[in-house]
Amino acid sequence: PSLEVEFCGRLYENPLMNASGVCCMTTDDLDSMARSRSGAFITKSATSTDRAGNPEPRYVTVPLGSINSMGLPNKGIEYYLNYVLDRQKRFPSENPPFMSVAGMGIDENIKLLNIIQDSEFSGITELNLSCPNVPGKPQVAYDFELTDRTLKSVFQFFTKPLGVKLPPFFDFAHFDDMASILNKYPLAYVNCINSVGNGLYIDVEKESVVIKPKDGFGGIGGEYIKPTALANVRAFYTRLNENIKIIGTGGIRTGQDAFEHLLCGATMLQIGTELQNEGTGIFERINTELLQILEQKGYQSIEDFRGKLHSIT
Ligand SMILES: CC(C)(C)CCc1c(C(=O)O)[nH]c(=O)[nH]c1=O
Repeated sequence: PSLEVEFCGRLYENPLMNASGVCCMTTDDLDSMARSRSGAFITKSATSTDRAGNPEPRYVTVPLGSINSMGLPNKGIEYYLNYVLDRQKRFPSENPPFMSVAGMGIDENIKLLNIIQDSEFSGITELNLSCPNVPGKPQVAYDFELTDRTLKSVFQFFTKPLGVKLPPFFDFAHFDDMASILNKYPLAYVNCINSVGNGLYIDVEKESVVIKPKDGFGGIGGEYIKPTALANVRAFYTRLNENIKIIGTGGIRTGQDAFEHLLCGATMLQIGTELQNEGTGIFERINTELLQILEQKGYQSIEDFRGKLHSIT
């Protein structure tokens, strides 16, 4: 069997890639992703200028996953754009890396996407809609009217392949409302999910939180969030028109986890927490485990089962 997938008109040797934020802050990180057995890779969400982000400790690995409040540290969009354009020139036959952007508001998102639109970048762009809004209002993706306005503005000028990174939703009315907004736009994909927001992890011995920012509140990743990630992948897969693909992110630690996301309808798969724990060798391991599952089940390709999760009749 083969793990080859077609995504946005390009062929990838396998569906695995890093989640934006992990193993993608520096050119060394990105080069290690390029050397790995991942099928693709993506930059850290970029802002207009470089950002130091929040004070440390700001990312902590915990037994069942991770908690983070990084605060969008990144080298700025020119740094990442230079990297991906250089790779495009040096390896013209390869798929370019994905570019991720996260403006601190709708105006910066428009500015960042105009920079990409006006560049030679021929790859796929991911717009992080978990980006913060004005203080006191929820993140963009939890403000449906603002999401609609943002996408309407973006598609006035952006003609390259664009996906959006979404936080988890938990209510069918929200799945329905968000899907009806997203279906209005020529999106290449939706990436479900970002970390589960504002969790709290406690060190009982110290009777303390474990990260410094926000009194210890941070995004949760890892095993904790797989059921929520799978549900969001399935909910959008069954609601969005078939031109909008799904990237599944959240709780992928084994070939089986990868298989579950594909069964729910994902086309590409992103790994964050477990990549942070294990390093880029994880891509070889999960590709091997996933291939074993296809062999055991007699599947020749992912197409044979993608999205074919059974309900109980
Ligand atoms: C949470 C934001 C800082 C608004 C965006 C960047 C981001 C971060 C981060 O940089 O803190 N962490 C995540 O788990 N997901 C994200 O999307």
